[in-house]
Amino acid sequence: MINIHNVSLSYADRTVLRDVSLSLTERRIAVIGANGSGKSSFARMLNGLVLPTEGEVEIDGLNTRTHGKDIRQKVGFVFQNPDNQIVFPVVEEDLAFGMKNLGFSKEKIAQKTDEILTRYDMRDLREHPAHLLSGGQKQLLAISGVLVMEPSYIIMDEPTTLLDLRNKRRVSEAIMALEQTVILISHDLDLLHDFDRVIVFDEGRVVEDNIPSVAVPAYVKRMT
Ligand SMILES: Nc1ncnc2c1ncn2[C@@H]1O[C@H](COP(=O)(O)OP(=O)(O)OP(=O)(O)O)[C@@H](O)[C@H]1O
Repeated sequence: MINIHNVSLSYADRTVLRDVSLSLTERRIAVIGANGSGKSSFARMLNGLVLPTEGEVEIDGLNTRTHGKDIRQKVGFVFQNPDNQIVFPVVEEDLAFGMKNLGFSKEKIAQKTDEILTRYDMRDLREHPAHLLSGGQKQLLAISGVLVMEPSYIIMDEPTTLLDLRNKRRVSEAIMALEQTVILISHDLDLLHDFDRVIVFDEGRVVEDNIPSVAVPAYVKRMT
């Protein structure tokens, strides 16, 4: 479970999150809000990339201030632009990197690589140069690189923004099929129909927190 207790976040003189308290227990949670409302900062706090100025964030009882390393293994992060996440030139090398860091055996790395590439229909691309993949394939590789590390939670910060309709659908299906808890930051309201919970941020505060059929129309009304 992710627990956020009275969290505020400021960068220099700018306050970005204001007294946010949430308990995140659902499997599919979306975070939406206007540009600059604090969504990405919130997402980065959930795996300890950013520490709150005030308050505490706990993942399964571990505080992000004191257990950053454990938490980054528990909480995977998928960025908007997969080019920022794919670091090795060849698909299988990129997948192996994180697993090697975690000390997985050669056999386990080979097995997990095979499994994940099969899942996303990319087995033929195992030895393919990563930079030559399509945008959709790159995003699936970035998601794969996170999944092979066996996280319990996956945070995704606008993972479909750069994708065409077909790849958006592919990534959306991939998200819905994940067994892990997913926290998705998105401007793409079409992705959220089957989510369990939608949290709306406005100027660093939670202003709606409900099922999609209630929270999304309330957000649209706010924005128009
Ligand atoms: N590292 C930083 N240093 C200073 N200010 C920052 C930093 N990161 C974000 N901000 C500021 O914090 C505010 C919230 O940004 P954030 O990226 O969290 O919002 P967002 O809701 O994700 O926006 P968007 O929808 O545009 O991605 C913005 O005003 C931004 O300029």
